[in-house]
Amino acid sequence: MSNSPELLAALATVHDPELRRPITELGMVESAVLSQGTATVKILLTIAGCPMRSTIQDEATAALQAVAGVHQVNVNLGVMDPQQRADLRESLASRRTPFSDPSSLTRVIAVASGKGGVGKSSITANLACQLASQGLKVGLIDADVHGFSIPSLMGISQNPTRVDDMILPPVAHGVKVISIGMFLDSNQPVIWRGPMLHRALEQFLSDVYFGDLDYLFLDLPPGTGDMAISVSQLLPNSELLVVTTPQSTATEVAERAGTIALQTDQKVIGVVENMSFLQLPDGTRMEVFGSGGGAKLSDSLSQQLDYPVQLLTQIPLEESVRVGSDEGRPVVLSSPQSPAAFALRELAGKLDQRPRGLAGRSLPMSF
Ligand SMILES: Nc1ncnc2c1ncn2[C@@H]1O[C@H](COP(=O)(O)OP(=O)(O)OP(=O)(O)O)[C@@H](O)[C@H]1O
Repeated sequence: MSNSPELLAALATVHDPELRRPITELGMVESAVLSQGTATVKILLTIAGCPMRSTIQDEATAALQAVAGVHQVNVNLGVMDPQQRADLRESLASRRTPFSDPSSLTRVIAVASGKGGVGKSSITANLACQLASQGLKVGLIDADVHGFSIPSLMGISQNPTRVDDMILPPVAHGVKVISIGMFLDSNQPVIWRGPMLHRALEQFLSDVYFGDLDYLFLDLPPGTGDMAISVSQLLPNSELLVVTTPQSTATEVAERAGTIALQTDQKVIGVVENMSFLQLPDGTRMEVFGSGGGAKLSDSLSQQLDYPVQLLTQIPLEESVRVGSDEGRPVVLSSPQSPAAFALRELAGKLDQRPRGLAGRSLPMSF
């Protein structure tokens, strides 16, 4: 019996949660037959232990039940054979985004800080979630090898799925996330040396299927270490966002993280001051970590880099930020009315003001 166009149209609305493309386009629908009101469908999963099998099955069942004339639905699951997987990989390979290519339309933003604990990972996770909630396609690489807190901030416990040599990143809150922590046994200490870091990042950029992205965020380790250099080499288009607290000690080290851009030829898009103040119930602001660090950093980076590096926002110290992090649901999603969420949305808006595309980019010329 031949496949039913009505059933195929319904299945085209079902997306593979990891590849985020219709299952019909991915060659996952082996058959879709309608006979006397019964829809019998066979869907091929990419791998046998696909963690998303029940999601795919449930969504396919729901889509088929909505087709006129369908009274009963049978969704059977199978697994792709090596040839089918190779075909899938090939069709996806043509869609892998070469982020380092000067013609890439993906904005790559590396979030840096001088010292740890200033909220760099929380800000990165919130920016990614906010832009994804606006319908943009967003990826996030946790390159903070010593901290890798992004999976828990994003509420991810699932490991990436491997389809042969391709790695499918877990998706959380609409963001495709990959972390070095996902490839290590928990609690096992790792001493990362420069070349290992470089290779790990290189592998993320080549083997992880991100698809087309509007934004790729990188959560850098604090300081001016090897990872920052690798990012600038492997992603020469990447821009830096520097996070500090108002405290002068944080600002001094953040300045070094920012001026690394002089050597790497990256653009610093701005400064974010986090934990700027605590709003007390009577409306007054308590400056727990002092004041002025963000403005001072913005001034000194502007001077040293010789272009304006603005203080883009000041984010208050707020319990909701910590609670959102602990619950794996960043504050822009878990407590969108809070002042911190407001400041983070404002920051995302400022970043997204700049047009994506080739305007202003230097393209390699050959004469
Ligand atoms: N504005 C804020 N208000 C309250 N808590 C915050 C705020 N920003 C961050 N935090 C909390 O501070 C802690 C450190 O934040 P985070 O892990 O984002 O810092 P980091 O700079 O990425 O640190 P590291 O580089 O060491 O991983 C977390 O518990 C986080 O929930």
